[in-house]
Amino acid sequence: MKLNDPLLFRQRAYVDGAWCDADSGATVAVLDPASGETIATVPLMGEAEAEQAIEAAHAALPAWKTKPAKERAKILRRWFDLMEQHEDDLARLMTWEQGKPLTEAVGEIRYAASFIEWFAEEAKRLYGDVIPSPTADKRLVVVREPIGVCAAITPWNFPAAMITRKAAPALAAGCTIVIKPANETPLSALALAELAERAGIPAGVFNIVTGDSAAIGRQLTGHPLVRKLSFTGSTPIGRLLMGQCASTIKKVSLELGGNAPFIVFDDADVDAAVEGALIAKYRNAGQTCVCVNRFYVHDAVYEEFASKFAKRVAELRVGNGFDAATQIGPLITAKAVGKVQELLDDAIEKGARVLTGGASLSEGLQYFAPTVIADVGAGMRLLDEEIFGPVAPIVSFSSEDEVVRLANDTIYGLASYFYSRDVARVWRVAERLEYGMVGINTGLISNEVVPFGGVKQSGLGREGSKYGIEDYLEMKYLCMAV
Ligand SMILES: NC(=O)c1ccc[n+]([C@@H]2O[C@H](COP(=O)([O-])OP(=O)(O)OC[C@H]3O[C@@H](n4cnc5c(N)ncnc54)[C@H](O)[C@@H]3O)[C@@H](O)[C@H]2O)c1
Ligand SMILES: O=C[C@H](O)CS(=O)(=O)O
Repeated sequence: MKLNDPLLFRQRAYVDGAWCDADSGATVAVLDPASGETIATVPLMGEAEAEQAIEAAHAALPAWKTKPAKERAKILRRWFDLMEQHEDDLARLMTWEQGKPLTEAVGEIRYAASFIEWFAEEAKRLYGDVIPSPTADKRLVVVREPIGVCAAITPWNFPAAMITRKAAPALAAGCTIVIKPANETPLSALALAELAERAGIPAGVFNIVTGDSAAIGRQLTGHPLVRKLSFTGSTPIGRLLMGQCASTIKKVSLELGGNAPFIVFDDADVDAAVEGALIAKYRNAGQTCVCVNRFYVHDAVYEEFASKFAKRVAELRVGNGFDAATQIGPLITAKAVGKVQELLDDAIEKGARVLTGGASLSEGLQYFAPTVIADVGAGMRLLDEEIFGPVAPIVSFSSEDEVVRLANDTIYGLASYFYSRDVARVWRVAERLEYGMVGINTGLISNEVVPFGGVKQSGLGREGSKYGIEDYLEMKYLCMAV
C-alpha cells in the first residue's frame, strides 16, 4: 500500500508509548476483504500483555488526570489536526482492511476526527455544583472527576470512529484507556496511535492491544484497576462482557446491535423516501448498526416505492473500494456473506419475491449484489435478525397502529426512520417508536453533536454530544463544616 507517510502503517501493538509484539511472538493476519489476501500481521496478544497495558494506563493516570483541562484540550486538538492532515493515508488504510469505498472511508475519518474536536472543547466545561446548604454550619460542593482507567472493545465496521467516539471523551475527562480493536481492522487503530503519540499524548494514556479477543477481554472486564468498559459490537458479545464486568462492578457503556425499521406512510414524499432509503440501507454495504433492517411501506404507495427503490438499487455499482466508481464494497468476511445469503434464502423459501439482486456476485470473493425483496412477512428470520448486509426486505402495512406495533416488535431499539408529511402524525409516531434515535424524513442521522445510542437490547448509555462524556466522569460531593 503506497502511503504519503509510511509510518502510519503499523504492524505492532502500542503499549505504554512503545510499539511491541506479543510475548510469544505470535501474530494474526489482516486480510483485504476485496481479495482475501493477507495485507499485514499484528501481534496475537493475550491476558499477560493486556495486564501490562492496564498497569501502564494506571501508572499514567495521575499525571494525565491532574493536567489542566485546557492542556489536555490542546493535545487533543493537535490529534484532530493530525488526523485532518493525514486524512488520505488514514482513509486508504481503512479501505484496504475494511473494504468500504474510499469516499466512505474519507467520510469516516472526518467523522472520527470530529469526536476528538468536539471533546477537546468539552474538556474545558466539566463544571460541578455549589449547593445551598440546609444548615448554616455546612458548605456543600460537587466536583466532577475522571473515573480512571478505561477499557474499550470496538468493531470492524467503523475502525476509526468507534475508537475516537470512546477515546476522545475518555482522554478529555482525564482518563487513560486500553483499546482492543477488531482483529479484522487493527491498522486504523494503530495509525491513530501513531498520530496520538505525535500529538503529545503521553505514554500509557492511549494503548492499543491486538489479538486473542476473549483472553484480552477477560483482563479488560475482570481487572480491578479498570473502572469502566465501553463496548461497541453485537448484542450477544455485549451481554457476555457486561456479565464479565459484574465481579468488579465496572461502569459499562454498550453500543450494540440494531433492527432498524424504515416506515413509508401513504402521505410521504415517495421520491424523497427512496433517496433516504438508499443511504439508510446501503451505507458501508449495509454493515452499520443503524442500517435499515426492515422496510414497512403503506399499501397505497407500496408498488410505487418498491419499483422506484428497486430501480435505484439495481444501478448501485459494486466493486473494489479503491475504484472511484464503487458505491458498494465487499462484505468483511466470507462468513458474513454466508450469513446474508442464509437469511435471504430463508425469506425466499417462505415466499419473499426478489425485485433486484439476490445473491453473492462472484465465487470466492466477498461481493454481494444489492438486493430488494418484496412480499416479506412474519416468520422470515431477517425481520428478527440483524442482516448486516445489502439486502432490503419490504413489508406492507395498512394502518399507523399496525406499523408502530410491527416496528416495535423486536428486542432492539437503536435507530428507526419514517417518512410522513403529516405533522401530527410525525409527533405521534416519533413518540410511540421505542428507539434511541428516530430519523424523520431523512436516512442519515449520525454526527458528533447528538447522543448516539439505543434502548432495550441495543445498549446502555450515549456516545457523542454533551452527554457522551458523562460516562467517563464520577461525581464527588464535598461537605465542609464552617
Ligand atoms: N451500536 C453501535 O454503535 C454499533 C456500532 C458498530 C457495530 N455495532 C454492532 O457490532 C456488530 C458488528 O460488529 P462485530 O462483528 O465486530 O461485532 P462483535 O460483537 O463480533 O465484535 C466486536 C468486538 O468484540 C470483540 N470480541 C468478540 N468476542 C469477544 C469476547 N469473547 N471477549 C472480548 N471481546 C470479544 C471482537 O474482537 C471485536 O473487537 C453488529 O451487531 C453491529 O450492529 C454496533
Ligand atoms: O455502525 C456503527 C456506527 O455507529 C454507524 S454511524 O456511522 O455512527 O451511523
